[in-house]
Amino acid sequence: MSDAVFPFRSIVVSCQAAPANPLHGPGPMTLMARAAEAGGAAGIRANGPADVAAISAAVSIPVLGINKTGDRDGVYITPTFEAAEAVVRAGATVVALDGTQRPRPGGDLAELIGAIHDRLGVPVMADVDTLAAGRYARAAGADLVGSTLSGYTGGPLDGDGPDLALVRALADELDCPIVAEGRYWTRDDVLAGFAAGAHTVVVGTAVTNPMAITRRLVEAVR
Ligand SMILES: CC(=O)N[C@H](C=O)[C@@H](O)[C@H](O)[C@H](O)COP(=O)(O)O
Repeated sequence: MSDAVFPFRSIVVSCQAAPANPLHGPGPMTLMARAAEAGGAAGIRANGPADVAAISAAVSIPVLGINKTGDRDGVYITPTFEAAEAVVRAGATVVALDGTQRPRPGGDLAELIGAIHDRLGVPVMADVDTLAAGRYARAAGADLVGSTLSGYTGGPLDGDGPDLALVRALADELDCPIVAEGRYWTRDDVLAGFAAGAHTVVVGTAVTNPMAITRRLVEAVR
């Protein structure tokens, strides 16, 4: 199931804008997704039923749906079956969810992934923060494992680049496609992600968030 989600060595573009971003909403995010598809993206990562529905109707590449509904200080990326169901009903053909070992609302991770497989019939990507979480998520049935949450669960963050060591460790050990995601800013970052063993690299902010890109440049010259 998982090998068919994205082609080997492909780029997925994450099109997400928080409410404080002027590009928030399905209209701007759909234009971003169409532009990414035109540029060769193999898939789109999108947040919430409204964006997923609009983007799914506008592109012909797979939409990796997430649903950020939880508490920001804990498990917040697609924390429950209902959150996953909403984005699959909206058109997502693969779902990503928090695969960390943090306390979860509702059932455990294996139950959640099992229910998504059985009742929604889509593959699941686990967003993890550590190798231990990657092992745990794979054992719980995740079809793909991504480095998405490295640096966002309280651990130290070394600069603003990607966690290539985690990608390498996941790729060395797990028998599923590894998705490199989180702080991939440049072509060299993307190539390094694949060299570390990634099957797919997800790029978000560096492509679809001009507010954050501008802020990064402004802060660099302060
Ligand atoms: C930690 C978290 O909530 N990450 C989110 C997951 O969907 C998004 O905010 C990121 O933009 C996405 O992972 C892509 O990463 P980057 O924008 O760094 O290329």
